[in-house]
Amino acid sequence: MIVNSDKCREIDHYAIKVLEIPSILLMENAALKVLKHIDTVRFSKIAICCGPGNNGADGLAIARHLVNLEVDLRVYIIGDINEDNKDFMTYYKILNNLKVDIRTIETIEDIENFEDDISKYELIVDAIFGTGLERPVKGVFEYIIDMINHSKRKIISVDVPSGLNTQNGTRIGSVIDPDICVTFQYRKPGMKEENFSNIIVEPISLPREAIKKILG
Ligand SMILES: NC(=O)C1=CN([C@@H]2O[C@H](COP(=O)(O)OP(=O)(O)OC[C@H]3O[C@@H](n4cnc5c(N)ncnc54)[C@H](O)[C@@H]3O)[C@@H](O)[C@H]2O)[C@H](O)CC1
Ligand SMILES: [K+]
Repeated sequence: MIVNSDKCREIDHYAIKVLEIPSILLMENAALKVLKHIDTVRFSKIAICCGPGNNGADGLAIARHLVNLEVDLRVYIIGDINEDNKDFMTYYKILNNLKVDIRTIETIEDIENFEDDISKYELIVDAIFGTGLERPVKGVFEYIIDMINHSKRKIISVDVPSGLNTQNGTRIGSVIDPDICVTFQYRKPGMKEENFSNIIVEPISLPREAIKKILG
């Protein structure tokens, strides 16, 4: 089953607003399903790159779990922190309270050392954009995605390879080229079985009732 961004949003909205499933519960499920595919013995130096939305919040949720393991962890937050995103802010506060190494990247100047810095990590978690991408990435996001792709590090994408347009499956501009992508609940446009063997579909406890209601 392939579900586009609009339908993903409608299913999310129904599950959260009508069935009253807390969004942070889905995020925790999402984080645990990505962690299932991260071997922290093999990869003990991990950099998580988070965007400004819920895909980024999933990245922060993953960080919250990794903090309890023997992992050299750094979190990059790219773009302006949106204080209205309550789930994002919940995780952001927890990670600050746990004194996690968090770097914010807002301007071109901020990325001066990024390429060097990420070369010290073994695994990069791509939590920059998910199904909320609305236009081809530009500016800081474009530079970061290109640097990650050129870093020769192992890359795991959260839900969507950042930059892929999951409304219509187009790949205009820079798109993360991950070793694996753990996508939630269903494949999105641009993730057709035949050309993406590195996509792993993981349920995150979205109720069938919500999926049936929206997809029929
Ligand atoms: N049911 C589920 O599958 C769940 C999915 N979750 C995660 O939520 C994301 C979707 O989150 P959303 O906030 O809608 O958008 P993104 O995080 O993908 O995008 C961030 C934000 O960025 C802005 N934006 C869009 N395009 C651009 C651009 N080209 N340049 C700069 N900024 C851009 C826009 O404002 C977006 O809102 C989904 O992928 C999952 O990872 C939930 O966490 C759990 C349930
Ligand atoms: K992503």
